[in-house]
Amino acid sequence: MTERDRTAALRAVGTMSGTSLDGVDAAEVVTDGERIIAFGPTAYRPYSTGEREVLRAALGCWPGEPGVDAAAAIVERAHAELLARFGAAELIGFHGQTLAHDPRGRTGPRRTHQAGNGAHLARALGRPVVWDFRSSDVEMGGEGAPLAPFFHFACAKWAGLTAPVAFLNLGGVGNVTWVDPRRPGPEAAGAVLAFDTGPANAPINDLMMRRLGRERDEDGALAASGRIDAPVLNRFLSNPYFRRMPPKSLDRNDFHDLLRRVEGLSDADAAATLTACAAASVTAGFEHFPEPAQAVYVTGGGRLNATMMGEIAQRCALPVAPVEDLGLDGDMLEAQAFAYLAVRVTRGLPTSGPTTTGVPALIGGGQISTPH
Ligand SMILES: Nc1ncnc2c1ncn2[C@@H]1O[C@H](COP(=O)(O)OP(=O)(O)OP(=O)(O)O)[C@@H](O)[C@H]1O
Ligand SMILES: CC(=O)N[C@H]1[C@@H]2OC[C@@H](O2)[C@@H](O)[C@@H]1O[C@H](C)C(=O)O
Repeated sequence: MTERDRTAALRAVGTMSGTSLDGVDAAEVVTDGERIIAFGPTAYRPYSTGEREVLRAALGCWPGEPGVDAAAAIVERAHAELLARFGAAELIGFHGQTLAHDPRGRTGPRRTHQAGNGAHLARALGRPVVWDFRSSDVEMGGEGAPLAPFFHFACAKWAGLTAPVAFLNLGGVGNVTWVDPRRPGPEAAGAVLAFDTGPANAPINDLMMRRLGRERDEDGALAASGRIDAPVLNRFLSNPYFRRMPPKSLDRNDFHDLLRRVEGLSDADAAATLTACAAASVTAGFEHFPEPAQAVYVTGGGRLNATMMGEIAQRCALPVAPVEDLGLDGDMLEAQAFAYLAVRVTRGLPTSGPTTTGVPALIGGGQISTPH
């Protein structure tokens, strides 16, 4: 670390409680809000079965609705326990748990809802907390998601890349960032283009739970043993979402009718078909890239699903590899993103813009809560 790095840098810990509802990730990043200077320790705190049930029951709910306070209390408790292990971090970037997301106002006002109050955490942990990262973007007319893209740009620089690549996150929902690391910064014209690709693991997990009482299709083994139902896949791909120009974002349950469409199929064929839907929606998204990516680096749990990874590679004819190939941590990239974004917020730097969330101008989201 140079002297300049030492004075400009902050040690921040970021957290992510993702749409899969499996638990909370936390990861430290040392950064000045522009460059990644170092990655620090990481930790994970799973939700118990009982906690997960409370969170699941609150999915789709807005503040003030039944079940939301109980969900928020669980989110805050889990984060407080986990973050207590990060005594060296000077700043916390707290994403919270998305319960509902409707940036286009299809069900009422345009809004997004991440459970958990950062002011409570700041008091509990005695450190400043940046939180509520998405609301101001939505208020300004943006999608409020995805927010990791500016961090993906910093990752490409950190890895020394010199040509456009894609970072693909395969969580409950999929999202992709096309990055041109030849640009000076993430906010520069032509540096990033990002959007949600479609449902990724969420429908597969729901199928596994409903039919077999299992959390997921381990390594994509069940899907590998089944046959893809072409009519279901083609009908899914005819959804106008895939042709819509980015930016665009999704709620976890936006494609909930997909599960109904595979009802008549065997377990293996249903898993194969849902996996193909996830892969095909990803590669349909690549059509929107401003110029071809040289490679696709995959983060999130879906990178461990060999069937999904194989189908994406087959459909796009690009090298598709886990982000570990760049020296990054695919389990923690989103948590690291919120550490990085928290520092950007404290430095007054933008966290989203027209090519990431579609917000009309670059904006810095997030509230800062101090302990006192
Ligand atoms: N070994 C594996 N085989 C198959 N699928 C896996 C494996 N490990 C994880 N997954 C899938 O990845 C999911 C978790 O991914 P991840 O933690 O990236 O999601 P998330 O952060 O909750 O979601 P999002 O990014 O949408 O908020 C699991 O629910 C499961 O579906
Ligand atoms: C509203 C919301 O929480 N969206 C999540 C979700 O999970 C994946 C995808 O949908 C992405 O849009 C986003 O998370 C990542 C971290 C993001 O904002 O970049």
